[in-house]
Amino acid sequence: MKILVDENMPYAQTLFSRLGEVQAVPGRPIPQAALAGADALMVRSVTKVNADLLAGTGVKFVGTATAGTDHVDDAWLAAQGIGFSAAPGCNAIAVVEYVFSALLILAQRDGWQLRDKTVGIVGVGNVGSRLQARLEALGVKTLLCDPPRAARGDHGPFWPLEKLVAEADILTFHTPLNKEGPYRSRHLVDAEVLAALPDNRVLINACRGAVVDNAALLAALRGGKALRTVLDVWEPEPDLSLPLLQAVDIGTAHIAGYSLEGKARGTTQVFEAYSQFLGRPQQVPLATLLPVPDVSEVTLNGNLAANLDEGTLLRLMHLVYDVRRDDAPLRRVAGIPGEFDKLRKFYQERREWSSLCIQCDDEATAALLTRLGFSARLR
Ligand SMILES: NC(=O)c1ccc[n+]([C@@H]2O[C@H](COP(=O)([O-])OP(=O)(O)OC[C@H]3O[C@@H](n4cnc5c(N)ncnc54)[C@H](O)[C@@H]3O)[C@@H](O)[C@H]2O)c1
Ligand SMILES: O=C(O)[C@H](O)[C@H](O)COP(=O)(O)O
Repeated sequence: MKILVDENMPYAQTLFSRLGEVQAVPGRPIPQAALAGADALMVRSVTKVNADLLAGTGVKFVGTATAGTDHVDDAWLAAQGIGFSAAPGCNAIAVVEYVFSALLILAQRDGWQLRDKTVGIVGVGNVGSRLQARLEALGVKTLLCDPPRAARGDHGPFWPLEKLVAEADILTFHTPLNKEGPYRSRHLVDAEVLAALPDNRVLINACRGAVVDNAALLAALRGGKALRTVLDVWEPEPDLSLPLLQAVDIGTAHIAGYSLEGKARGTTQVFEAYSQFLGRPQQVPLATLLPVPDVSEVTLNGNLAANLDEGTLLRLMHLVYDVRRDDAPLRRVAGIPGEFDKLRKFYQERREWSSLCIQCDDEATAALLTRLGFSARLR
């Protein structure tokens, strides 16, 4: 059995070789010749999976080690009887930690406290709900917008986007890219929404580039719109607009979800799905794959639970991940053909906050840090 895997999928060789012969290939584009004789294909978001790629091949299963699935024509796969699995939630924690880092950097730069702000979360799924939980732990007010969940009667409250645009200081987008349908999210942020946004707000897009109309955003920023902007995703990728990159406050190469844990979960989720598909179910505990982090333990002195200072939180967070390490390289190489994908391929190892164990003096501080996503213990 021949299994093709994207070369940017850590641990794929180790795991999938338990099931068959593994060949690692580039994902953008997949070399067509490699598909000859392949039984299964494991991709990332850069590969368009559709009839053009797979018609006439023997591929019987496709896995994508990603949360988003807009690159996959799942209706066509289903019509062909080809098995399919994504990796929902695999990298949600990484995206949340990216958003926290960006927000606390902007707060420090502009002299405000996150605790004094209202954060509007658009799309309250795996990423959005984890973001809400951590913001809540810190005492930050949130407003949620998720029409599909509202229609299902899920516990909210959920509000229309217009309310978030009018009232939230920070607007952060975590929807799938729906190109059509009742919950269309393509250009959810368009010229009209941008015009309606009051001054001095923060806009974050860490879901899919086209959720924000990039041309309209550039026009607004060029027109003097007072808006802090954080973009991890672009319309289009990899050929993002260089003027837009220059105009945003933080810009990164679609790496918000790129923690080692997030990527490893993506691989294990599709591995488990494929082994299930073959009738040979296997589970892979994440801890058996991950290396020891560079920094694994620090001590925090004193009782900080009552009012965890945001400067202290920033320092703790940035012992693990600081989004500026990804902003600077993109600005250096954007516009050079191939470099956007190279930044992603040779991504410096990044861990999640849970990899840092914080020793605390008291239980309340340890409990708060645990709610925020760190590992914490009493010393
Ligand atoms: N930048 C990155 O590295 C990165 C990493 C992970 C995920 N993503 C993207 O972020 C998206 C969200 O990730 P997730 O894991 O939370 O997905 P998810 O499917 O768990 O959650 C998405 C939520 O958005 C809601 N939604 C759908 N259409 C909407 C609309 N028009 N308006 C408001 N809400 C809407 C859904 O009901 C759902 O609750 C993914 O689909 C993916 O495209 C990007
Ligand atoms: O949808 C996702 O899971 C993310 O956008 C993911 O981080 C994209 O990474 P890629 O598959 O492009 O390497």
